Amino acid sequence: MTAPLLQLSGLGIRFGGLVAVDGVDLTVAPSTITCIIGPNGAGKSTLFNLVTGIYRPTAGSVALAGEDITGLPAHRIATRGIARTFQSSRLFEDLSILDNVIIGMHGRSRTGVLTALLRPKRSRRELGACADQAETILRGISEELHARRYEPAGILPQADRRRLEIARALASRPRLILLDEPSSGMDDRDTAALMADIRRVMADNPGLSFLIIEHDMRLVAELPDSVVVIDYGKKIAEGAFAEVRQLPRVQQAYLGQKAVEHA
Ligand SMILES: Nc1ncnc2c1ncn2[C@@H]1O[C@H](COP(=O)(O)OP(=O)(O)OP(=O)(O)O)[C@@H](O)[C@H]1O
Repeated sequence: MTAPLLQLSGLGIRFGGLVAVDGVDLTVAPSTITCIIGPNGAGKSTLFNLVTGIYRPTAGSVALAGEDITGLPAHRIATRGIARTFQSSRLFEDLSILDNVIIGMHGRSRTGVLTALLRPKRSRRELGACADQAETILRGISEELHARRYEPAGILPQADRRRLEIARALASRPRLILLDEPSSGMDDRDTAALMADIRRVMADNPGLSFLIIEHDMRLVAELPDSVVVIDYGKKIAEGAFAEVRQLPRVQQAYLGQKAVEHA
């Protein structure tokens, strides 16, 4: 049997007295989309921070394609094949759209400052190859973004920023991409386009999987192969959205949130 792409076993972290993520087991197979849902403050972003090495877990383990990556620093986890986007946009606003994608390749590039100084020809060659690959990635995501590749990223509307962030994540040639609320701030049309983008990227990159934190229930109902529900740091349900949403403990978690919002 082949190892799962991502396997979390009893994963947890404690901040002082608060257990933000509490013994989460989760398996992600290759070529799949998993959505993580749950009320505000449930621990979803913290879970991403544990998987990507921003935080060191205080319990449990993270394995990528059968290799233990628990506690590795974020840059090493990124080079092993996990890329992510954040809730708030983290583009380099003044750099061109194309340069923002090229930056996503830095973990793979062998050209450092020393190489650039001592072997300028080699570093120019490598940069040229990076630009070519970045163009291909951009075109794969959106012909329109590709056509505008020399314009600064800062002028892009929200939906294109998200697209560019996914292109930048793809540039590191990941096996798994984590998206943190990719549809936030989008209308129905943009959300539908985002889902189409993700499906196209998966078709173009066999084996690639997505783990997506999402609040937009239209996306959660349509896009993923499976849904994981987190509440108070614990996994409380997992499965197809149509089934998971019927579970009393899931409805209770969301009702609890509504009660807090209306208080
Ligand atoms: N560095 C930290 N130090 C202390 N507490 C933290 C830290 N990071 C997160 N927490 C706490 O952990 C809990 C989970 O937060 P987290 O941001 O992971 O929730 P979330 O499910 O992503 O919420 P949202 O949907 O609002 O983004 C919260 O109570 C939060 O205050």
